[in-house]
Amino acid sequence: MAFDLRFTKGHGTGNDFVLFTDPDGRITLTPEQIAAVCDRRFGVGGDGVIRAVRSRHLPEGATALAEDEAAEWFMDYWNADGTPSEMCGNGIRVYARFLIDQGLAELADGDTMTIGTRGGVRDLQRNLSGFQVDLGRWRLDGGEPLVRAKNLPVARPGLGVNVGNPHVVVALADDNELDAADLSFIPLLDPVPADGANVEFVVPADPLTHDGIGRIRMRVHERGSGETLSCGTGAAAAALAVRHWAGAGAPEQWRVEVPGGVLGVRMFPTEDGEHVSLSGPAELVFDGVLGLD
Ligand SMILES: N[C@@H](CCC[C@H](N)C(=O)O)C(=O)O
Repeated sequence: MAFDLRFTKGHGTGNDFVLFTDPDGRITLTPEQIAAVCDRRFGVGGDGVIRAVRSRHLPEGATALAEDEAAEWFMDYWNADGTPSEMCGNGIRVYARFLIDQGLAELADGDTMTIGTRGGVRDLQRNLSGFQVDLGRWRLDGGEPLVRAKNLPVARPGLGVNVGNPHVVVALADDNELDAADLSFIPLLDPVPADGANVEFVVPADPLTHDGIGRIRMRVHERGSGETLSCGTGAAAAALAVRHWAGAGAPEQWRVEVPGGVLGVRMFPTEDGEHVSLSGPAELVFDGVLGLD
């Protein structure tokens, strides 16, 4: 049945999303409809779609995803090809801004907003760059797949890092190599991780730190969306991987430069293990209505 979708277009460091509200959980977009919405020529265009649904209106069995009663809202995130993802670090900041803009949530300075995601419940605060989100506990995936990308002369070892969703981080020799990589093709991973992966290509700065803050340049090929201008969870995975490679004495705070801007990453101890947080801007660009079949 054809219907009109009222949406808002937003982005975080150029990673762009089509957001819409569905408070009572009445709208189910098919993967084909999501791909049509994200099409940059025939649709609105975006790296993903975010549906704002109240956690209590998730289908039965999915409520565990928002088990914390404070998570009134759930971020239902879909990649541009219509596949779901557990988490989106840029998307969740834009989502918080969208909820506030729609009058569906409030967030005063110093307060915390809790949001449900497929990767678990996440806390956000406002900060100077926009919003900061605690991505929770991270882990090395144990995999070190070889990574090949077009225009990179040899295969490189990657490091599997999970920050709610799966990533493989690859270090390149210098900025020239980073600029030359053709990420319009899907990087080849050997072995292929069971759930696929977002692949981050990084060049740590030399010297690595400035004023105690680690610095990295990064480009990314996202699972389900292709090359994007930024990936928030990818920036966190990149900082965790570079810290891992750098060894003892490496910083806990990082500045990650992506084609769409700059993101901040910080690692910090908590009672349930080390967490990683992500900071960056969240922008809403325009509203519209799209007819969908
Ligand atoms: N761009 C996002 C990540 C979006 C999901 C990703 N493509 C996946 O499939 O895991 C971010 O900012 O983290």
